[in-house]
Amino acid sequence: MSDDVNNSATSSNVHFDDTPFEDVFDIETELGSGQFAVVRRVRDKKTGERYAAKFIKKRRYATSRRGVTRQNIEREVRVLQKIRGHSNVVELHAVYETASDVIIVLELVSGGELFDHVCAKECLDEVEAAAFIKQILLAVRHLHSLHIVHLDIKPENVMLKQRGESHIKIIDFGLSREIEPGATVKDMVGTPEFVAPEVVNYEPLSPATDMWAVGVVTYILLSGGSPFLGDNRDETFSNITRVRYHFSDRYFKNTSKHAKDFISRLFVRDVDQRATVEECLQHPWIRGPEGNAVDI
Ligand SMILES: COc1cc(-c2ccc3ncc(-c4cccc([C@@H](O)NCCN(C)C)c4)n3n2)ccc1O
Repeated sequence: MSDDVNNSATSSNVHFDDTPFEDVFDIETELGSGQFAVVRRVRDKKTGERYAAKFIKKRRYATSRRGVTRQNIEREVRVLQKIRGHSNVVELHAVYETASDVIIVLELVSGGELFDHVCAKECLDEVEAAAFIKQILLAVRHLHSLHIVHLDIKPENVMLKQRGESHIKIIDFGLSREIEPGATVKDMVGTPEFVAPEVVNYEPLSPATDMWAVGVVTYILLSGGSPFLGDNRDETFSNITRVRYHFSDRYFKNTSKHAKDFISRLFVRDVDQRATVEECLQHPWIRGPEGNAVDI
């Protein structure tokens, strides 16, 4: 294990297991890949337990554009460490490092992406959609209570724990930031059709930035369409900054007033007027017809 691992472990309180990864796990199959990361299913040689291992390619030189910086890797690991213990958030198991990669070992989530579940049905009925959104809100409340903002909430980053079940897990925290109250953080991050006006305008980010994305996910779950998506990135950004969306009769004719009001309370340009996660959890569409309290 290279020396810098020990230094980084002390500098950022990120614990890297010194045992060589290949001594502990067998690599089974690739689950998916992104620009600088590959997710593989792995199996603990001693216990037989299976996990998802995210192999993140380290940036080798400061001037390189390939790989992920140590600062960003350690930020993601710190976030994963802080948010452990919530049933709707993927659980961190361990962290390893090789010469070329940092390997984040996580609980295996095997029910597939919510995105695929929605596509298979084109759109969901309101009861199922509200149940999914409530779980996303419970996960977001957990993050926001720890002053963490996800910044990339979208159906592809929400997975079903098991096939045929409705228990969801938010899995990807690669863009998440720790934002203390009063701190000013500006960054052009996220996926265009899900970002809030403050992201497009390079204005301060906050927990409200996640709430806008929850509104987009809700709109998609209920209609199969994306509220602000344009023919190109500029048109999408223009629709977002002008809060230009509508509930077309084609997709929303049979949608309840509560559901449309829930979405409308999130598509608010002024972050101080946008519904918070607590307000969303208390909204009639989430509490349900009998007014049952949310899961506390
Ligand atoms: C913590 O960061 C991540 C976790 C995971 C993760 C965690 C547990 C887990 N169990 C199964 C899977 C899995 C299964 C199939 C495909 C993928 C992944 O490559 N695509 C997931 C969505 N993508 C847009 C992040 C991941 N995962 N993925 C994926 C990407 C991450 O950036």
